[in-house]
Amino acid sequence: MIEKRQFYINGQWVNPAAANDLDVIDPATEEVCAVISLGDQADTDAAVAAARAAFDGWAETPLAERVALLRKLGEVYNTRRDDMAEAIRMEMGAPIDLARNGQWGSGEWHLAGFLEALENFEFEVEMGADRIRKEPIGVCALITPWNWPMNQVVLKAIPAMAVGCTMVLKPSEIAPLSSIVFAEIVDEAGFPPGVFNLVNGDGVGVGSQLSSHPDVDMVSFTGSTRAGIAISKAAADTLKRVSLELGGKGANVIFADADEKAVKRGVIHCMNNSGQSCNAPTRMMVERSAYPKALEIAKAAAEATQVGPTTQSGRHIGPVVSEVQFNKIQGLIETGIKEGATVLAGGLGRPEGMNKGYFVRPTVFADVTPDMTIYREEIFGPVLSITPFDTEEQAVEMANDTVYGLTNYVQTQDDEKRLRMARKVRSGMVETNGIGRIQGSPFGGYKQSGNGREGGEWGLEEFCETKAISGVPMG
Ligand SMILES: NC(=O)c1ccc[n+]([C@@H]2O[C@H](COP(=O)([O-])OP(=O)(O)OC[C@H]3O[C@@H](n4cnc5c(N)ncnc54)[C@H](O)[C@@H]3O)[C@@H](O)[C@H]2O)c1
Repeated sequence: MIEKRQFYINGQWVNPAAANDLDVIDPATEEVCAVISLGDQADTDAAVAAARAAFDGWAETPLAERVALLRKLGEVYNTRRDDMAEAIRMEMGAPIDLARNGQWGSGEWHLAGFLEALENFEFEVEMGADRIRKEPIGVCALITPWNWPMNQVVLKAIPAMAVGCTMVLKPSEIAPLSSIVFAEIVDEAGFPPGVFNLVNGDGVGVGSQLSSHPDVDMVSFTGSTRAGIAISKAAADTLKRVSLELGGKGANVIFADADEKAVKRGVIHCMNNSGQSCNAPTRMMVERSAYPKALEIAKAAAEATQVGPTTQSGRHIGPVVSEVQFNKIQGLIETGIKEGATVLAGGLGRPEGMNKGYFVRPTVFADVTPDMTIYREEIFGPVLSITPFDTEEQAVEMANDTVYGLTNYVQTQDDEKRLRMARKVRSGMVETNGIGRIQGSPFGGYKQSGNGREGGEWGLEEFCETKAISGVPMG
């Protein structure tokens, strides 16, 4: 069993101030795969103090030197692919190929996007006789979730390092192992002590200590809307910058003239990562004339979705992350049935032949109406709702009928209609016809999906303050 009780503070692996062990559970086996420590106030204070002490030096380090260290970090990241994938597989239940490709790969992809954005990022520009500067915000607390663990860490730590911030990372206590590997990578790359610090802990402990810490200038948070609200309140007394990436309940609007793969693609996308993605297209809306055919395709696609062990190679989905999530998802499936939705595929209980591990049956509900719980709540499991619509106006209204606004999806071969829809839906991202956003494109939400933008140039901006200087023109 892996024992990783230490924290990474000021360039050293150090013991926690007080013993407070937490077991990390492999969701595919329900067995303990590692033990970590939960930090306390003394650990949080030590990490924040190290980040504070390192700030001036790092902020003044020439950009070329910071970039050289980021490139080195990228090289080391590539050499640690197997360890990182194995950590992610164990801690959150991604099947090994997903862990090696999508999960590990998202880190590589975003790092490359930031390096490219840095080439054109203007830290100082002229505005008439003024000089406008982008400066690092200061000491940042990075609080991350378990579902795309390395994706989230890289989206925060890399831009923070790039612009000259120093930081304390507190990853999800459910999936801390990949962040420990990340800290080893930072260490090997040779960053100055204190630039990057890692303290493990839970939300009520290290999470809230960081959010309310007087010496933290910014909190960059990804996770649930519930925790985002708690963090905003905790940060309010010291008026920290708070950047939030929260939950979602994406609509996938499929018109009758959509390409023939649209429905199947939507089901596969929803089930990906066992449905544990904030931008999952979980509310499929289908134009009524295409509805009966869409139900047939969706049922077949869900039934074709294989569920299997995380150690096995292949494109199957793994378990959901924990017993708590498993029970929550089962409860929501039960509510869907009670509230009168039609179960097209899947349903309650584990997939046939599985009696251990938090595996959920890929489930599709048809005839879901906007008053049903499963239409409104983020389920965070492999569960799709399908609802018919009659007009474009109704589709817009239904897509926007949610507290969330992260990603919406539109499928139609009519270019004008696609753009019209994309403009009217209230979300930070709109993906159309199955085309993913490009590298460096901003990721973030409207409404209760948050207020931050991550990735590329926008992600760099998040970690900057803007300073206007008069009387010293740029020559
Ligand atoms: N918008 C995005 O970019 C994005 C990306 C991935 C996940 N998510 C969302 O994350 C959620 C799933 O992740 P989760 O279950 O790990 O979320 P969570 O909110 O329970 O936990 C996320 C992190 O916040 C910490 N935390 C919890 N309560 C806290 C508090 N009161 N103060 C400070 N920190 C606290 C946790 O320890 C963890 O590190 C889903 O809602 C999902 O939609 C959003």
